[in-house]
Amino acid sequence: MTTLTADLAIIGSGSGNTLITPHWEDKRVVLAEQGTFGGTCLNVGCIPTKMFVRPSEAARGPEEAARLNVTQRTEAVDWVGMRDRIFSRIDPISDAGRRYRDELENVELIEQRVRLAGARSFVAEDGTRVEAERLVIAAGSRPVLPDVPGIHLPHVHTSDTVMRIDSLPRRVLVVGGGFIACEFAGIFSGLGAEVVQINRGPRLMRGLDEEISRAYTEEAGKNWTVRCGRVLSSLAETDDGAVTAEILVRGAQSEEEVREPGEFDIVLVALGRRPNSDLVGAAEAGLDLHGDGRIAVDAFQRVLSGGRPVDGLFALGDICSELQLKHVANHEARVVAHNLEHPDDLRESRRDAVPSAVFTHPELASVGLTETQAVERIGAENVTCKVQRYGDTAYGWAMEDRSGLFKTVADRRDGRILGACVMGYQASNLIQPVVTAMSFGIDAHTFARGQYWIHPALMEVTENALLGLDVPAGERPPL
Ligand SMILES: Cc1cc2nc3c(=O)[nH]c(=O)nc-3n(C[C@H](O)[C@H](O)[C@H](O)COP(=O)(O)OP(=O)(O)OC[C@H]3O[C@@H](n4cnc5c(N)ncnc54)[C@H](O)[C@@H]3O)c2cc1C
Ligand SMILES: NC(=O)c1ccc[n+]([C@@H]2O[C@H](COP(=O)([O-])OP(=O)(O)OC[C@H]3O[C@@H](n4cnc5c(N)ncnc54)[C@H](O)[C@@H]3O)[C@@H](O)[C@H]2O)c1
Repeated sequence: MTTLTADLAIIGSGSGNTLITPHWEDKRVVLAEQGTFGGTCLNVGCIPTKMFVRPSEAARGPEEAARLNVTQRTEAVDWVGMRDRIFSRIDPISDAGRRYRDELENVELIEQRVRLAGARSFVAEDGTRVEAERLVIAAGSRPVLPDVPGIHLPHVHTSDTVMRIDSLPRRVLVVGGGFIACEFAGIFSGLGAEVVQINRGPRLMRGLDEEISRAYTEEAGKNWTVRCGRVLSSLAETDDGAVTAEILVRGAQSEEEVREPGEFDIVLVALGRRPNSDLVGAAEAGLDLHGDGRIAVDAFQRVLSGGRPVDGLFALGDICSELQLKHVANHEARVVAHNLEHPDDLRESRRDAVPSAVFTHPELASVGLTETQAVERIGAENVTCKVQRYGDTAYGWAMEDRSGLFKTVADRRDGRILGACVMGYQASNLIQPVVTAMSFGIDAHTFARGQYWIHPALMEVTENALLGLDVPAGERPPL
C-alpha cells in the first residue's frame, strides 16, 4: 500500500481545484476526484444548463414577437446539434483542466473515490493513503432520488444525465418545484416539448417571496402544465420504451381522485441535492454534521468536530454550505485559499446579501429577506415593500411586458434595503444593483437618487422599485 504525504490535499476538483494557487508551487499537493474533472458547475450544472436556456429562449422568440406585431416562426430545434455544440465546448475545458493538473510536477491527481481516514488523511479505493498537513473537503453534493418503483429506469433522469440524451423528448415529466425542476421545465417547454411539472407543495419556488412565488407559479402554468399538490408514486416502462408515471394527488379524498396516470418520453427528477459527506466518510471520521448531512464549519470554513475546529481541516461549497450556489462555493474557496496561506490572519466568509437566480421562464432572482421574513425579524410596522411592474416603465412598454415584477423590501425607519425578489426578463441582471446597495450598506433613497439611471433602459425597473419604498430621504437628500 502506497502512502503519500502532502502539504495540501483536496477532495473534489470543482471549486476545490481553485485552491492550488502559486503559493503551493514549491509544495506537494494531492487532488482527489472520483468523477469528471471540474465538478458540477462545469460538467452538469450551471454552465451547460444556461447553454440550453439560451436556445430555448430563442425558440420562444415568436411569443414575444407576436405581442409586438411581428410574425415569426421557430422552424425547428436541432437538439443533437445543440447538445454537441454545448458539450464540445465544455468537455475539452474539463479535459484541459485535468491535463494541466496532471502535468504539474508538484500535483498528484488521484482519480478515485477517497474516504477520510483520520483528521487530515484519506484512503483511495486502491488503498493509496494520503497524509496531509492541510486537507480541504470540497466534495460537493448529488441528486436525491425518491424511493419509488421504477426510479432507476433508463428514461428517468436527473440533471446529471438529462442534458446528454439523444433526441428532444416530445413529452417530459418534471418532478419537483425548485431550481433544477423550474430551469428544465423552462428549457424543454421552450424547445417545444410538452412539459408536465408536478410539485408536492402548493407553489413552485416556495423559498422565494410568496408574492413572486405565486406569480411565477401562475406564469409557469401558462407556458407548461403545472400541477401542484402532487407526488410521484411509481414509474414503469411501456413496450415502446416510454415511461408511465403514477402521480398521487395529495390530500385528495376518494380513491378515484387520487391517482393521475401519465405517459412520458422522459422523466426528470429534481428533488434537491444531498451533500456528499457520506461518500467521504465524514461521520465515521468524527466530523460534526448538520441534520441535512452538511459538514459543520465555523466562520473561517474550518471543519468542526465536537464543536471545535479541527486543526488544518477545511471544507467549502455544497458539502458544507446551506446555499448550494457556485458563487458561494467560489467565495468560500477564496476564503479557504487565504486561510490556508495565512493561518495567523484568518478571514471569515460572508453570508450577507447572497443573491441567486433561477434561469427559468420567466427568469427569477432574489437576495436577502422575503417580506414575511422581514416582518418576522423587525415587525410589520417597520417593513416597507414596493412591487414595481416591468410593464409600468418605459422599456416595459417597449417590450409589451405583461408579467415582470420587481419587489423590494426595506426597513422604513432608516431605508436599509432588506431584500428583493424579481420575476421577469433579465431578472438576474436587474437585481445586481440591489445586491451592491445591500453589500455596501447604501440606503434605498440614497442609492436610487444618488446616481444617474439610463433612460429609458430596463434598469429603470430597479430604480423605481427602490424609489417606491416608503423610506426617509435624509436631511439633504440627493435630488
Ligand atoms: C443542474 C444544476 C444547475 C446549477 N446551476 C447553478 C447556477 O446557475 N448558478 C449557481 O450559482 N449554482 C448552480 N448550481 C449549483 C452549483 O453547481 C454548485 O453549488 C457548485 O458547483 C458546487 O461546487 P462544489 O465545488 O461544492 O462541488 P462540485 O463542483 O460538485 O465538486 C465536488 C467534486 O467532488 C467529487 N467527489 C465527491 N466525493 C468524492 C470522494 N469521496 N472522492 C473523490 N472525489 C469526490 C465529485 O465528483 C465532484 O467532482 C447548479 C447545480 C446543478 C446540479
Ligand atoms: N440557477 C441556480 O442557481 C441553480 C440552478 C440549479 C440548481 N441550483 C442549486 O442546486 C440545488 C438543488 O436543486 P434542486 O432543484 O434539486 O433542489 P431545490 O431544493 O431547489 O428544490 C427541491 C424541490 O423538491 C421538493 N421535494 C423535496 N423532496 C420531495 C419529495 N420527497 N417529494 C416531492 N417533492 C419533494 C422540494 O419541496 C422542492 O420544491 C438548489 O437548491 C440550488 O441551490 C442552483
